[in-house]
Amino acid sequence: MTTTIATGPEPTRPPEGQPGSGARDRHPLPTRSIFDRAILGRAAGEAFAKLDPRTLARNPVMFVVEVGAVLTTVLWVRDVLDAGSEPNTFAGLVTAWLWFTVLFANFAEAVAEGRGKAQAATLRRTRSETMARVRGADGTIEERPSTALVVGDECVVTAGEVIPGDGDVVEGIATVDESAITGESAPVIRESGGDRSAVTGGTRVLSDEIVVRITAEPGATFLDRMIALVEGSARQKTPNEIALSILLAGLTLIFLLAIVALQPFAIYSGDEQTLIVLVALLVCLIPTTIGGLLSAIGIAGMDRLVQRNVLAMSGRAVEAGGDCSTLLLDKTGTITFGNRRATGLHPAHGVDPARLREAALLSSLADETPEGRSIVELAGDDATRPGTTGADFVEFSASTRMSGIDLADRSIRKGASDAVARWLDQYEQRIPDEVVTTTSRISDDGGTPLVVVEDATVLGVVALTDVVKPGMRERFEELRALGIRTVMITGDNPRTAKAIAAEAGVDDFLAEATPEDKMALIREEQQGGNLVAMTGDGTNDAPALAQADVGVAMNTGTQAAKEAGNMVDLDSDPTKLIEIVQIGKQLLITRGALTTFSIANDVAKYFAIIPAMFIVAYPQLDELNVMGLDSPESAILSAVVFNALAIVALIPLALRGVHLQAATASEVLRRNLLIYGLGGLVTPFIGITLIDLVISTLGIV
Ligand SMILES: Nc1ncnc2c1ncn2[C@@H]1O[C@H](COP(=O)(O)OP(=O)(O)OP(=O)(O)O)[C@@H](O)[C@H]1O
Ligand SMILES: [K+]
Ligand SMILES: [Mg+2]
Repeated sequence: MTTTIATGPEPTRPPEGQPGSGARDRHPLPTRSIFDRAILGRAAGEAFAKLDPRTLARNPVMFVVEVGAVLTTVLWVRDVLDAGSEPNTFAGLVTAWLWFTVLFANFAEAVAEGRGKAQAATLRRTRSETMARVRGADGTIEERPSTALVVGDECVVTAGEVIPGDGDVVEGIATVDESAITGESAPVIRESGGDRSAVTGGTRVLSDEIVVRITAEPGATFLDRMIALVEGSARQKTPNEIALSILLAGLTLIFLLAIVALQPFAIYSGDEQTLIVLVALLVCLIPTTIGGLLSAIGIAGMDRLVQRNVLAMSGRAVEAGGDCSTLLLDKTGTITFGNRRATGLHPAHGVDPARLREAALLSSLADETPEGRSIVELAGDDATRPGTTGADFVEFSASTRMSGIDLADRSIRKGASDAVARWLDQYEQRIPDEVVTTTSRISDDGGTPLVVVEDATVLGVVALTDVVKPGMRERFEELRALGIRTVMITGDNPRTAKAIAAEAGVDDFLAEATPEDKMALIREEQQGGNLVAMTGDGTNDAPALAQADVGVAMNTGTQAAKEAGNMVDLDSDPTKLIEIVQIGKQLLITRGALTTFSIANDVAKYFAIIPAMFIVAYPQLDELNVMGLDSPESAILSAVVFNALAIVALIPLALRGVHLQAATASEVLRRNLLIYGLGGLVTPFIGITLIDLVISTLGIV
């Protein structure tokens, strides 16, 4: 029988990491509709600024349209200045609509960027300069502006003060108000030693005092990165986007050559075409719809993630999110709150409870992990604190899974059962069965047992408890419905892992995993052709977060984890992957749908315009003039107008994304080909006929 000789305080639950829906209501940044009036107004101005050919050259399709517009403008102006000829309305209108085409595309991009730019402005105001109190090697304090801090500086921050820069807490524990970054107003606990040591510059210490070792140069802090990110200045094209851009540029080149080759043929048939008509024809045939909306689609996807409090450092990761099939999650601090605390001491048979208490205390005196400190709190009684002069402390590491102390006459260790069993091997001893029963009982309740051993003698068990974040089960079910398998990976023992896995409702778990095991598991999944997502918070998760296709670090985690991943979830909600997957899928499908539509559209326009152009030379072509367009000029003008309006009409779809239904990839593909392919073929016929009707009725050209 084992008896519990002490019960520690109930684990206090830090307020961070509440999963679920709250994200949108407590966003740090003023959220507005993507089609907010102010944003639209500013975007209209920016559409003109974006006409700068140096910016536009990055988009080959739109660049060609701009060059065409410049050309027709020159021709038209020359015509107007030439007193001898009539002002050419047709040329003027075509020219105007070519400019509109470019402006509409620029406008779409500017609207997509709008919300982020507004939010970046808000964040900039948060980034205030503070005075930092830097502690020297001799303990003296020197005041220095936060902008003059260097990596490695140790700053003392007391209640009420703003943390001067990003860093890790190296001493102390404090509550911190991180609402400037996360929008969550309840304070969070930050402490040295564990996976909750990272602090962000610009947040405020509410209680106590901590020493922060600076890890980021001023100008390269989390807040700076966040600003660059929401503003889109750090945005790079993803491999998919680059591939699509190359395809679009190729199509543009092919049509350019086709149009150039058309003229000799036209001259031969006695129907030489004007340069204006050739430019108009070219613009109608090249994929202007997707060319104009492509970057807006990507920017809007990133923006949708920001609205859900996820900062994606790479667009590639956002796309991978749409295709990932496995999610690996760390246990402590990710699925659970991560403040594992000692709640009980269970002496082994025949061991004096006071002896276990002393050993537990001794082995934790220099253990700076939250677990270690909670043991000191539980077992500590200053009156009985034994002397430790000349002792060697053994720090906890994720690979040894043990910590302890080497005294002159004896060595004490505490750690995971399997680690302690290995320790006992050197004495050819085993953990007694009744102690194994105790550890099993603790584990089966989801607690973490630490076995305490003095040389060859097992003294008993320390029980650590942690709390599973609420709402996990339902959210993991949603992930399952999306076809994503969830696997919990933990350094903890299999029994604890099993209990927590069952409570949280994950599909599978891997226990006693070292950081290398976590990474190896990801590699293995990736070799099977799967895209893998990983969520974690600890420094020991960093290699795995870096290896994963989508690495989501909890904002509560360490700097190392946040730097290794390619996304940070400000809400520290491990199930946020649901939103990440949906937004990724939506991005991929939206881009596919609009590409299909755009190309189908161009094919249809080809049939609309070519007959109209050559009707004079070949009257029999009139039979091909299925739309019965009024005149060659009105046909061509109508096509140009339709081409420009198609971009405007599709801006809402590009920015909001297509409606997402739970469906298999092939169903989605089939539906897209049907709606956007057929739609793309049919709408030009209807649209151009209607515009032609208006133009001819009004007698414009
Ligand atoms: N301070 C400590 N001293 C001794 N042993 C510890 C200490 N903290 C944890 N352990 C043991 O080491 C194991 C691994 O802990 P660690 O925090 O590295 O797990 P992990 O790999 O991050 O997994 P997870 O966070 O999912 O639980 C724990 O399950 C526990 O048995
Ligand atoms: K086009
Ligand atoms: Mg961990």
